Amino acid sequence: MIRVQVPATTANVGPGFDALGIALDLYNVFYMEEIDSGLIIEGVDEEFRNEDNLIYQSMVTTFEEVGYKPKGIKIKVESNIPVSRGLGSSATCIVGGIMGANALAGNVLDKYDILKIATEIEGHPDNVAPCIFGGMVTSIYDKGEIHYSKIPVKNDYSFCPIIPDFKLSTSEARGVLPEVVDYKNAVFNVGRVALLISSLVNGEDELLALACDDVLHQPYRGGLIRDYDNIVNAVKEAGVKGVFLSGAGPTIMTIVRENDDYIKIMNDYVSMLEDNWIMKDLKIDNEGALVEEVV
Ligand SMILES: Nc1ncnc2c1ncn2[C@@H]1O[C@H](COP(=O)(O)OP(=O)(O)OP(=O)(O)O)[C@@H](O)[C@H]1O
Ligand SMILES: N[C@@H](CCO)C(=O)O
Repeated sequence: MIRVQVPATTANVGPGFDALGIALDLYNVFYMEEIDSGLIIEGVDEEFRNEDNLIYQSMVTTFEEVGYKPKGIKIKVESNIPVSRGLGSSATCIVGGIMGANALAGNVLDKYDILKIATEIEGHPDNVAPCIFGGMVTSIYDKGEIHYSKIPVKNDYSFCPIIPDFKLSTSEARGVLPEVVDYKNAVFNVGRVALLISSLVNGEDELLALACDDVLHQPYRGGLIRDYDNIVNAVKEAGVKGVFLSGAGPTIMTIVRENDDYIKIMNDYVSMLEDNWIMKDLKIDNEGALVEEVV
């Protein structure tokens, strides 16, 4: 049996729309094995227990790519990453499915092949790249190839997501974005994304608040999330280093240094809101997805 452990990811990181992502130490775990016939999926809600399941579909794509025909497949899911909250749950399914299928087929693909298939399924590389390689990764998709670079972030930050109990699908959150970007807005983001990378590498905390600002997606998506502005203002007042919408939302991500006061203040604050917001305290995962054979 193959076991794949795949990290959550926070994409965009403010101004790095579709280009930046960070792997975090919260994991989905998938067990996959070849069986005599059919498809068995365990550990997921009824709606995901069928052939459309994203893990299974990613396995099918991979088997076709490498020319392997399994008799049947069993998948067991241990899910810790909330679905459609902006923490890369779909990327875990895609990367987990590809890596599991690759292992069952005899490890034909290397990590770049896996990244390429995963990007083609997801449509953008910003979640799947850190999910595969760990750490903070910048990536672009150009003429059918992906170019990526791992960014050596000073690793003493906590990333504390504030997560509501409602879903916001990536497709809905992409649907509210404009088709054309104003020149001065493009310039606004270019400067900030460069500053953000540099300040995370150098540990320049005082630059992070400004560097996390964005005008390409957050202002449009914020309107889909009740209390978005209230929470952003509250975390800034509480003294976080940076705040941004995690992936397509609705989770709001905060960058913190060891600061228990902040976590307590914010836990008290969000517990008064509707939508059952909760906070987690996560660190960067530097390993990325891990695959192993287990008995
Ligand atoms: N545990 C799971 N089991 C089965 N399918 C899942 C699971 N987690 C995620 N998915 C699939 O991923 C989809 C959610 O993808 P979506 O892109 O909307 O959200 P996300 O990946 O959590 O957020 P983001 O891309 O903004 O980080 C679900 O509709 C489902 O198809
Ligand atoms: N870059 C993607 C991440 C979510 O999948 C978006 O913001 O739509």
